[in-house]
Amino acid sequence: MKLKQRDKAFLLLADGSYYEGTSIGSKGTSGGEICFNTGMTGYQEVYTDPSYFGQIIVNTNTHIGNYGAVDLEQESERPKINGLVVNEYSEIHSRVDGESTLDEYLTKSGVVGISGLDTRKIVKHIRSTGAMNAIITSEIDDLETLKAELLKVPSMDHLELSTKVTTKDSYLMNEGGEYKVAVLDIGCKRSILSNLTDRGCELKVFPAETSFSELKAYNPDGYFISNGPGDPSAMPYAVETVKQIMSESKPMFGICLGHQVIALANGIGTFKMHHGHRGLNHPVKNIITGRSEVTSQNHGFAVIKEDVEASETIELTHINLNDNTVAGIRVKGKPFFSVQHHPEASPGPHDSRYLFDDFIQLIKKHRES
Ligand SMILES: NC(=O)CC[C@H](N)C(=O)O
Repeated sequence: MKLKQRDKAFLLLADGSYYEGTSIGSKGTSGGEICFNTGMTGYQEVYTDPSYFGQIIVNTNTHIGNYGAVDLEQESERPKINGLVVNEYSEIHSRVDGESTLDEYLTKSGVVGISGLDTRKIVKHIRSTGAMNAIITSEIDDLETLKAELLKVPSMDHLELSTKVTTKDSYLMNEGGEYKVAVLDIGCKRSILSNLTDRGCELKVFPAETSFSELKAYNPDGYFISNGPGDPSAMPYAVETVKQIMSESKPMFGICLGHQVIALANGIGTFKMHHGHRGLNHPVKNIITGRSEVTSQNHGFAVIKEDVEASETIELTHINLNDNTVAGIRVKGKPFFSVQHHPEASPGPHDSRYLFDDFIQLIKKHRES
């Protein structure tokens, strides 16, 4: 087998650090916030998770591409990342149902990538310096021109991105299911929806800017506020919708961005983390049950813990055991709860999937009341 001769590519970080490697995926120039994911598996699910929209991903797993690409493993209709940085792109993939190489898949999807970099060094750098923008190019070899391009990349701070990835029109899933759930799609992953349909829910998935009255007109048994990209403080429209949802007492569950929006709707602030949590082995403690869970995470913002502690209406339910950040909350006396981590995982461990069951239980209880 003849291996592909690859062109040069460059990665420039906003603090001036500069790396040379080889081009993978699409040719071109692409910028975004650089962040790293420590998961050993599931690269395709990560690249297609809408929460990563506008970001450049560094995979810490050293071999990427070795099991190819399969359309069924997408978390949305195509990759959402703005760029990819890997240590060693695997030219050969080995898997019975692999449909294409990762390189072909990225090229077809217009994702610009770079391979052959010391990703351990880059990750250590981001960990000490903090989140920042970066740019990858296979076409600009003049540093000054590349720096000028990098300056055009928007900062993730105060950036609203949900409206760029949400569904255009509302749609039904699992019609005739036992429980009706209205999903506010602010960047939803497919596996979250399938965890709900697997538990007997009929879903109506609505665009991010849908008003409460339109959600209510579906007459759901409960509401779900999805994960998604961008800064939660830049989406007052979703915060307003959640406030109105809370005027009813139907169960509501939120994941990640949805959790942050629910917090904001309850007067709790959010902040940009130093470099975020992205991986498949983040330990979380459920402080209600006392049990710990190993979780999948992907977030660069978080809820302010002091605000939760000072709140009269919000109760802390989960904490992150690595850094004590807020991992879950609920509204006292109401069937509203949310988590910062990803119970659907995909990829990742399934320890937290009970949260979907808890949501169904709340729906059942509310129906009986
Ligand atoms: N996975 C998510 O929903 C991410 C939420 C938000 N965009 C963050 O980075 O914190």
